[in-house]
Amino acid sequence: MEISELGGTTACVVAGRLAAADPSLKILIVESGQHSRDLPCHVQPCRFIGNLARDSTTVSFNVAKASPHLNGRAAVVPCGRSLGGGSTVNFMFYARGAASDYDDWERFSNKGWSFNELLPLIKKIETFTPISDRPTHGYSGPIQISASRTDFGFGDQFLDVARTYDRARPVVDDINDFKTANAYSMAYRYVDPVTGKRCDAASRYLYPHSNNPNITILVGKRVKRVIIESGRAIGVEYTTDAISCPGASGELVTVKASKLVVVSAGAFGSPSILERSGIGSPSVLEKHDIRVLVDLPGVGENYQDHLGTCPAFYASSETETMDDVWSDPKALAAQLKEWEENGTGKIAHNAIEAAVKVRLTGEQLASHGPALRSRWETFFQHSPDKPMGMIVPFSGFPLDPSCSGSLGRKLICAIYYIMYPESIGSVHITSGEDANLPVDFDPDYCSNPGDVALLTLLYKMTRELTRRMPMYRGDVLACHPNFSQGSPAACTETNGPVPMDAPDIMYTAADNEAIEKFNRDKGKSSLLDYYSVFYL
Ligand SMILES: Cc1cc2nc3c(=O)[nH]c(=O)nc-3n(C[C@H](O)[C@H](O)[C@H](O)COP(=O)(O)OP(=O)(O)OC[C@H]3O[C@@H](n4cnc5c(N)ncnc54)[C@H](O)[C@@H]3O)c2cc1C
Repeated sequence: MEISELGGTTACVVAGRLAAADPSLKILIVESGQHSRDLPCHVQPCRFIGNLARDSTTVSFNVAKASPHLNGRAAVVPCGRSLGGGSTVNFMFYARGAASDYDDWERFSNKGWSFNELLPLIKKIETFTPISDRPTHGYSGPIQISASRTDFGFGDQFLDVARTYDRARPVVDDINDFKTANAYSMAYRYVDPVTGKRCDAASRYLYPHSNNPNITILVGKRVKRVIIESGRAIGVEYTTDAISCPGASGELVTVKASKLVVVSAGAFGSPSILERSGIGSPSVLEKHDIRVLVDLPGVGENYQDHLGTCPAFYASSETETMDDVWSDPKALAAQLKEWEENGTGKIAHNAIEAAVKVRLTGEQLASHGPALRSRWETFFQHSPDKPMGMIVPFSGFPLDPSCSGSLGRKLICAIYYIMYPESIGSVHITSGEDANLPVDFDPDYCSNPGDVALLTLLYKMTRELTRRMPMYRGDVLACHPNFSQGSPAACTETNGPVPMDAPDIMYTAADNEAIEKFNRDKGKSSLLDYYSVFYL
């Protein structure tokens, strides 16, 4: 082989582009999951949630250390495990970074990684169909970005509330132009507008080259380490993946690469492979009897994630939601013909129709404590393109579809999350030999008071927005903080929304504590905590 790589989102882009540039290059892809091509669980957008079911083998569930900051709970963080990685299982919500994120990379010694230098490459990835002629979007790339074609009126209701209720933030047509950080918009997604299929990196970059005899794809194989000789990566050692190939022999195989080894195994895989290869902090490597080839203490450090939570709400009985296709195989089957023939219907939908990027107002900052203000002053104030949080409403309650059935009610929900957490964790190996062992993972979620205060504020904002939507019929008690009965914040069921000009809920100190507890108890529950029954 000339080039050997792993098979996630980024790796498929790199491999596909290399193969297109020079079809004579011999490229080997080594992926721990299985093929994703044409499988309903990957190509049918509505099934994104099924990949997170308890017995799923298309994701890896990374279980963290139990943490006092999460009231003794161990967070579980999924990541993709199939050819195409996260792009084959994610929620397909089109979300781009801020221009200053890339400039930050360059500031930290990564020459050539500034926003202006990367923009042409970012544009090259996409065909952005919702709006034409925008300077920061691409219009001829392999990944199709589309607006929702199955309009439940859900996004419109959310945006109507925003226009009337939230005077601090405008409704715009695009919050993904790299500079808008405090505005509402319709949501766009990684779904082909014609076929209604997920646009993932494997189907758009790699599978089109699958008749190229120079590309070899190994699935169900887990890379143990990169082989380094005289300071040069010359190949990899791999074994079988214990989850996607249960019972396989597990023998170790070596493959050599004459030109290049690309390690692109995601937030959990890449640091683990580097450490097993002798690249990392001596204190970690020595613990596992690995000879230090490169002393690089940052490997596996600085783990950051969008910590968030998802309260649920009752919706009026006539509301169209995704819960039926998520929980009832007959409802799903009834939608199949429309999706196959027209690429439309609930199967083509990811339940997300609108979103808001949030930077706090002066009043919000003042009312939520010094830790949040200090984070603002040191991090956000001078980067106006960085949102502090995001609220993404879902037409349905994906975390527990069985819940809607058992309650006999229509549900909606909204995920709110922190965009740049100050709580920063780590991922390290637990063995130098066994590549299938779980990682030593501490996300450090909620260790920082500023993050906790921001989550509290996002909860309140989410609730104010949702309870003004015409379809709102109350709060699902089990999926909200446990406010005391007499509190004005107590969760209720209602016959309709509150008036648009209703005063905001006043939260007492005890209510704020309940919200904090809710976020620590439920934050990044990684859905596993919720699952009971699941069909998809
Ligand atoms: C459930 C979920 C929902 C998400 N929703 C969204 C969303 O709506 N919008 C959005 O923009 N982003 C979303 N994301 C995030 C996004 O999908 C990821 O950031 C992105 O896919 C990461 O790409 P990557 O190339 O870094 O890694 P990955 O795509 O994770 O690729 C890593 C690959 O390496 C493989 N691998 C790891 N270790 C080894 C090993 N030792 N040997 C062989 N193979 C190995 C894995 O199996 C995987 O296929 C979501 C992610 C998840 C998990």
